[in-house]
Amino acid sequence: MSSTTGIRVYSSINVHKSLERRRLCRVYTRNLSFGRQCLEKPWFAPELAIEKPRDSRTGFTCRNCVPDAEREDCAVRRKKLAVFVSGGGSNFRSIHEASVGGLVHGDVAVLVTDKPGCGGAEYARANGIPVILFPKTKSSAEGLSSIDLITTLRKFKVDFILLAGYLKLIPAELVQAYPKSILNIHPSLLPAFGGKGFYGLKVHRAVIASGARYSGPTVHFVDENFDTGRTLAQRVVPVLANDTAEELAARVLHEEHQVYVEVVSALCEDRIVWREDGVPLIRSREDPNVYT
Ligand SMILES: Nc1nc2c(c(=O)[nH]1)N[C@@H](CN(C=O)c1ccc(C(=O)N[C@@H](CCC(=O)O)C(=O)O)cc1)CN2
Ligand SMILES: NCC(=O)N[C@@H]1O[C@H](COP(=O)([O-])[O-])[C@@H](O)[C@H]1O
Repeated sequence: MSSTTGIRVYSSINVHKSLERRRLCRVYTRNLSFGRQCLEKPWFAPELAIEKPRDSRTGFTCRNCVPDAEREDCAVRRKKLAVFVSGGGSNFRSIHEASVGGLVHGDVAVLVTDKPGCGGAEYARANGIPVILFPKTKSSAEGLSSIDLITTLRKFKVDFILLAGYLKLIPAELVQAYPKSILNIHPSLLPAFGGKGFYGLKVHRAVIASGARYSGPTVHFVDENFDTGRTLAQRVVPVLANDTAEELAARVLHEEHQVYVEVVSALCEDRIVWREDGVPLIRSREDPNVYT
């Protein structure tokens, strides 16, 4: 009970079993001083967080598992995001719009770029999102060093880093500072057509030249090398016989906007789980027994 306001708040966490082991954590908050009725807030609580760090049935581990003794009310905390861009920023805009619109349970706390005049940076400024220049370059004294960037991201309490058309290699110290917490979107079906030199239209030209009949975006976790991190999600589009690189790029980009928002939504709702062999999966919001 809160002693300062006289409001009796008790959160009884009742775990209900239903729909084949589906678990909902219901947090009841009763505000007696204003006579309000019980506010029922059905929160999805990562089922693994209630039971134990590892589900014996699936073997999956939820990255955010917290023993229920530490978890006070099962609410999923709203996450803070840092987005890295180098260009137009359409993926960044999609994520920001999804955040403002309620599809993503998180906020873009800061925009990081190596190109301060790019479209993504302009959009951030127009929407009141702080812009940070990284990395420090020979020509500009403004950019941050890796250590200063990590310090700044900690000050913004950033939970996850999202690369969205960022063209510089993320240094190992940043990767290590944010384990299993940095995502990138790449415009091909990795591991094909990825790695150093594969960015922007160069990717789509290589796909067309290869004769591949399908392409599409890959969302993956970031490790120390270009495009070698664990794949989390992909979408497929056809490559047409007379496609130009620009036409294929536009078709892939449309899918990028969808899949990145879906993935970031899952990330912010603690619905990313890791299979025992190290493959990350997304747990369905509708049915916690379904993983993709
Ligand atoms: N540590 C990591 N850093 C980055 C990754 C990653 O997977 N791990 N992904 C890239 C994004 N990307 C592909 O998705 C990518 C971007 C850029 C390049 C590339 O060859 N860049 C050129 C420089 C281009 C420029 O500055 O204009 C290069 O390094 O020579 C490849 C892949 C983001 N960072
Ligand atoms: N290898 C990295 C790479 O090529 N990334 C690609 O850059 C574009 C950025 O567009 P956006 O700035 O409009 O989001 C996107 O197509 C993204 O997949």
